[in-house]
Amino acid sequence: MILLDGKATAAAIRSELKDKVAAQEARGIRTPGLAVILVGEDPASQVYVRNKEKACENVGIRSLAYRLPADSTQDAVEGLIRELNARDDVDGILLQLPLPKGLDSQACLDLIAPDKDVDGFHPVNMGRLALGLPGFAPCTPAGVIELLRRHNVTTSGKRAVVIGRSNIVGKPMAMMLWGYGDFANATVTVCHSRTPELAKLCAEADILVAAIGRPHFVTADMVKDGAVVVDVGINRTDDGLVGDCDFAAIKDKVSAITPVPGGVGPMTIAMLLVNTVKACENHLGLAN
Ligand SMILES: Nc1nc2c(c(=O)[nH]1)N[C@@H](CN(C=O)c1ccc(C(=O)N[C@@H](CCC(=O)O)C(=O)O)cc1)CN2
Repeated sequence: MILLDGKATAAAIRSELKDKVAAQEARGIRTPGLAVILVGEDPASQVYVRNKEKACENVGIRSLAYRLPADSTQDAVEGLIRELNARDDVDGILLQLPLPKGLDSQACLDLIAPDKDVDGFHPVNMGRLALGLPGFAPCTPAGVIELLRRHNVTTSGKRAVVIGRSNIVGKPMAMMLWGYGDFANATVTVCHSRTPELAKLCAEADILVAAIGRPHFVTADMVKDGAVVVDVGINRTDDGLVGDCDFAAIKDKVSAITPVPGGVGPMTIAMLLVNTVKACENHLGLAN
């Protein structure tokens, strides 16, 4: 069984980006800038934003954090996004989700300039992904693809099942498994809460991606022998942080599996850095 180690893979990606940013800086090229907006005090979001700031610092990306109070108005958040859209030193803008109740996330995301949308959540980037055009892909599914690619897991001709149809993970994940650059070409089924015979469908998957947000939802009987299992879930339980898959019960029957923690989570942040460096290259006309 191969452990798809997201922590180590993300560290390798950060190291590559650090060298790239340093080489560009040595040539007098300005460093990439990422603006991170956090509204409110959600404890998990605070951790993720801190980790994003640390990761930026590690690779030489300038991070500008904007921490707004939970009672911020829609106008205040939208005003900040407009301001950041107009700044030449800001290559990427990230709005940490979820927003506090009462704020319209989609309206805010729709305002982020698509060329600065390093989270890949803007409808233009989602549309580009669907059409196979260049753009920014959402970081979590892009991280899954990169993790598979770097562990030589092939998807072409394979049967893939994605559990979950969220805009940030399930939907883009399915699109990327269908076709993403020179990768993918899987035959994809997307399952959700109203899918009949979900367990049976999962048990037919060569590649199973769980992004449903329910602790240990995927049990051993739902996994085919030799399957590749990717666990996107991050669930805080009394037993600590657990994924959507029952790792202990599954690990001996799979060919590869991601752990939680240390699997897809770190890859999400690594791909955010990749997208930010790419946004900067696009803005400076350096893209190849
Ligand atoms: N604007 C965004 N908001 C959210 C995103 C996103 O991609 N963009 N995704 C999630 C949260 N998220 C990043 O923001 C994220 C979640 C988890 C991890 C991670 O590294 N997890 C660790 C465990 C860390 C812990 O103790 O919680 C792991 O899995 O090893 C990184 C990023 C929702 N919001």
